[in-house]
Amino acid sequence: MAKKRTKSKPKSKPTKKGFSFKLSKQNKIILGSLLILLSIAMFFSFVSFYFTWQDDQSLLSEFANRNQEAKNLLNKFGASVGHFFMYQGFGLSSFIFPFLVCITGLYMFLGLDKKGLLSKWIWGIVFVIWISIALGFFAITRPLMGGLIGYEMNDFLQDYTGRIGVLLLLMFGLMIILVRLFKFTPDGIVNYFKEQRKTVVSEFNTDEPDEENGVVFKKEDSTPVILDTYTHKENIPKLKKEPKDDFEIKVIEEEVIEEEKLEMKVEKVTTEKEETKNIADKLVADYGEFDPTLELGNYKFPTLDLLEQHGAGTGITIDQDELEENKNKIVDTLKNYKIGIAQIKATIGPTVTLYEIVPEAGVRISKIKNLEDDIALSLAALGIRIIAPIPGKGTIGIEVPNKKPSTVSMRSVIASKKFQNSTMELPIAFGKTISNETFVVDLAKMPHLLMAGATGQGKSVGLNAVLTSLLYKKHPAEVKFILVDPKKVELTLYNKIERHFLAKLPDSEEAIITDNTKVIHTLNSLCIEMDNRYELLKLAMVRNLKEYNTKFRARKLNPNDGHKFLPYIVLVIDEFADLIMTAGKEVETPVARLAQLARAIGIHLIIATQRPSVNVITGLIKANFPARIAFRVTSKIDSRTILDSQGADQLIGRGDMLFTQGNDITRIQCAFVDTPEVDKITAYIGAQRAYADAHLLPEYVGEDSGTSLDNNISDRDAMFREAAEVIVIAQQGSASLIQRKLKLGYNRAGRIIDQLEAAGIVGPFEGSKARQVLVPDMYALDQLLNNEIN
Ligand SMILES: Nc1ncnc2c1ncn2[C@@H]1O[C@H](COP(=O)(O)OP(=O)(O)OP(=O)(O)O)[C@@H](O)[C@H]1O
Repeated sequence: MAKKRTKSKPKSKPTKKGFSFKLSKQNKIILGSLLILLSIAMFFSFVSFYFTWQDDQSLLSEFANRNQEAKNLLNKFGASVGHFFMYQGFGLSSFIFPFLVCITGLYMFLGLDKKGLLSKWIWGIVFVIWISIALGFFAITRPLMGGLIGYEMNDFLQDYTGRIGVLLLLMFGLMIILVRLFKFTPDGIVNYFKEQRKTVVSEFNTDEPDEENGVVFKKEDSTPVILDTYTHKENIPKLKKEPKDDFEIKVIEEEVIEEEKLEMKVEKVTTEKEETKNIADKLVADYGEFDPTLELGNYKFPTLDLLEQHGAGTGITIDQDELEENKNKIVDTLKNYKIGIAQIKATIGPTVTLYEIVPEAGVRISKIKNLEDDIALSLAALGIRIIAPIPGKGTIGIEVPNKKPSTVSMRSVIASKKFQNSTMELPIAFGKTISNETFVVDLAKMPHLLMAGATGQGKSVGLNAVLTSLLYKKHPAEVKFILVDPKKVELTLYNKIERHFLAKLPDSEEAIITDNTKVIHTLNSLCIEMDNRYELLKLAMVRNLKEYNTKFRARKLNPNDGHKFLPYIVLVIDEFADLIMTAGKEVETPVARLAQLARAIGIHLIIATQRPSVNVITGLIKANFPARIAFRVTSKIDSRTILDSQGADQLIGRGDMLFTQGNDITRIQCAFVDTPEVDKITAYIGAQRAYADAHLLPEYVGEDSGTSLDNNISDRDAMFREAAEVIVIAQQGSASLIQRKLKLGYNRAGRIIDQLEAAGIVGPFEGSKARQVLVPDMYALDQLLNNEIN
């Protein structure tokens, strides 16, 4: 079952898709030890290079020659590394590199927090450069000290600043290092010396402490200081009354002053490391993020060459004369009605050309809009649409169909950068807009889509474009389709990808639904799935499917608590009108419920209909389908029913469509994907390794099926006999036994138990106890069932 599939395999490899910078613990140990050993190799190479470089220099060009042997301890590797770092690089200061590599290795090996590592590298490289320049400066005669870089940098700097300048620059560099790295300040130095002096003084004075008072006296010329901090006379220490000659009590005061100035060393606060990390983090560290695509890890997305060019590879071609002619006709027609044009501009689309006009000042827009039919007449063309004004542009648009429309191939929109680079959850490339831009929208954001159009205007092609877009962008683990096709011929091609991309009811043979009662069951089952998903989201404390799946990927949700990766479910219903006619409310209610609630849990509906009349697209459904597509319809009323505005009646057909997702209406030429192409794509996917079964939806038992004590043999479940045998063999009348043994859903097992009761095989319901089995053995069962038939 699907549940099992998504639950299992935590032990499999870390994520495969994309490169993750998070190394597992084992890999860190391996990489860490490699770096430590590399640092040792570098160290010995460098030491050895210092003594052998002259001998080995001639060998460097003979690295590949196996007969040549270098004197370096690490042979030619050591000679090359040494030459690279010490001779051509930074000279003696290169020794810092093995040190840095070693530290990095240790960090990895011990799994330490990498926070401080970057600053160690930065300071290490600063030191390397500084030392290399300094050695280059002082040891001019020994080039190996500062390396080529030290030498060249010196040379370069001296050309501009002279030797003294370089010396000053070096001192400045040193200063930076002292101040930034060692926190050197003048105060710090003064305090340091004071501290030194204090320790020396106290060491010196400890020889003669005053036994009685514990203070040290010091001979000095200055006036004595009397410290009186005592209020009661009897408490006044003797010391004060009998000062010893001209000794003064100095030390106390001095100590007070010193205490004021004493610098306090603040111990670095070390935050205790958490012993056990969050379990989720640990799981992610060990196994990587959960990858839902792993089960079909080798799945290959369909390739572009499965799609045809449809002669559209050449791009749009339009006759310059046609453009000029149309322009003149528009200008003339408007002139006839005394409308002057200030400016006119043409944008050539695949099927229509948009003429944007800026009327002269003082012309009323409604006047132009009313001339729609007149302009159409003068241009002698169908499908003229006037957009007055074009939203956000301040111009008036007149769309005129091209004499030779060019087909927008699905291939061209799938191959477009916009689609390929899209990061949308469910990207759909519908086609091209009037300005020839690929039009890509996110179905997850729509969140449901209503499609209408008269017969033969491109609805089925539009549905195929939607499905193809998703097949080109999504892995089978990420999205599942439920296809309802009352015409029985439009979507059958998708049968081939049943075990990859389709979802179905547990007891149904065919994944593509052509039968109306099954549609009702499926819709209700989807409602159960929706409720289940909401329950899971509630448990996971997230608001939508995306957050839920992100949390699941990060292994923060335990599969043992029923959590699983939830794929998007796209329900496609072709010929919705037909369904509503035959099933009415039974279909409308679950569809409306899904449309209202399913957006957050990743169930999206695409409904297509020929007849967009109000009894098919009821107010309840319409209100929940903000995204709508209208292909050419036959009347203005139909256009208003779909789009809430006219325009769809003026389209030219063959995939010419209007799309709205709220207020703006965009004219698009739908991408064309032919049946053989869909056939090729589904065959390509279908030939690959698949899941064991289609994605199973929750079981739904219709109210009409299985009355509780119905002993009608013909109405019995197909698994009735198997279930009876299981019960008789086990002599235990429980629904859960049937469920387990026959792998049925709870509802179906319950129904079978009721039928077994009606047939007299099990006793009545006895609360928490299992039902009594009334048939003692298989022989008796056979007899009972045979008698029934006879
Ligand atoms: N985007 C398109 N580009 C070019 N031609 C198209 C396009 N869409 C449809 N056509 C043409 O229109 C014909 C009918 O299209 P389609 O089968 O999609 O219509 P339909 O609306 O589904 O009709 P019905 O409702 O009867 O099934 C296609 O065979 C094709 O020749």
